[in-house]
Amino acid sequence: MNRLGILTSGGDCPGSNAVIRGAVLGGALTHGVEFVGFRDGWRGVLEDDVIPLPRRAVRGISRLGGTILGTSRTNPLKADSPAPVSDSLQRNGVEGLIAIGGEGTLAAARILSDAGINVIGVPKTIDNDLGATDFTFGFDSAVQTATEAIDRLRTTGESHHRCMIAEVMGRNAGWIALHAGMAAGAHAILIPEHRVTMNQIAAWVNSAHARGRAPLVVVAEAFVPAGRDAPYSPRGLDTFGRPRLGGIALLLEQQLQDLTGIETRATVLGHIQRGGEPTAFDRVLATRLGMAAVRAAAAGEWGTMVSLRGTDITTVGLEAALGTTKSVPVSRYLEAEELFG
Ligand SMILES: Nc1ncnc2c1ncn2[C@@H]1O[C@H](COP(=O)(O)OP(=O)(O)O)[C@@H](O)[C@H]1O
Ligand SMILES: O=P(O)(O)OC[C@H]1O[C@](O)(COP(=O)(O)O)[C@@H](O)[C@@H]1O
Ligand SMILES: [Mg+2]
Repeated sequence: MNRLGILTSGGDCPGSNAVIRGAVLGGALTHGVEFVGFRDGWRGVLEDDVIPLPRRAVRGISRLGGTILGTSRTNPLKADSPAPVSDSLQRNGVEGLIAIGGEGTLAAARILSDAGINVIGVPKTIDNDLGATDFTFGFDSAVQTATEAIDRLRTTGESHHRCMIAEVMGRNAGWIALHAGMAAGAHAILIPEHRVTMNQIAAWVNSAHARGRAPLVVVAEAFVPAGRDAPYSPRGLDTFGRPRLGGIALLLEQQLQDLTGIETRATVLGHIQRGGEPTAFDRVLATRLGMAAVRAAAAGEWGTMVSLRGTDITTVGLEAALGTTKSVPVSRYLEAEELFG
């Protein structure tokens, strides 16, 4: 094997560049493999937008946020056939592809793999909602950024004796909310995996307020308050046709203020959580995943995803990665809930 391709797809994620560097250096130093990069995810594959990735192209990139290759939510199977992808790989002399992405990207990778295309997946998402890996890189960075932002909301909230609501990301998963909320000492954490009534949230807020604290509520964008039937999504669809989430905190702001009589302010952190430098933890995890991906390719373990299990990096079948999204277990929520109010 001489030449591999690599791409980043789906929402960008701190640590993606460290994966690219790990793969390119591992390829150059250990496996005698050179890399090309496809720009903007599957779009680059479909449109032959390819750049060479010699060792010097990845110098010093581990600490950089975003992805040097760009990303998109282009569907590689929009022609309902794997042929455009396999033709592109052949034209570009690429013998296998490392696809860095979340459940969407890996679902596409699996279909392509089943069609005989050589693909290895690398799990990527700030949401940490992928099964078959203990953590995804990017999650720790997003939690760190969210925690720093929530700490700031707390000092302004305390100064004004207000209730502050911080909305964090997580497409149908409450991991960022759970971890950032716990790290920041939130008085209530609201996640999509767990139904809570407005009266219960108001009770937590009132209880913190009664102790002289500025109540702090952390809510995941996909949280569904009891009484609603779907996540709040007022902003249309994304490029893959899925509802764009975000803004539930603004609904809660009004409702909580009405219920408690406490002046309330909501902040939607949004893409701030996805930007900026990866934490050291994410750089190490991402570098190891990149090195493991090229090792798996060299061993011909196509159709697999590299994964973190405990402290070890291993490979699992793509189908295992896609079985279920990794939700916050009830026990983790109940553990956090003991400290609410
Ligand atoms: N079920 C699917 N089958 C095939 N391709 C998919 C599927 N879901 C998503 N994709 C493709 O992968 C792209 C990235 O997926 P997305 O879910 O946005 O990000 P991520 O891979 O980070 O979860 C999507 O825009 C789409 O083109
Ligand atoms: O980039 P967009 O379209 O605003 O996407 C927002 C979504 O992407 C995420 O940031 C990351 O999700 P993916 O890793 O699945 O791309 C979600 O938390 C959020 O719901
Ligand atoms: Mg995802």
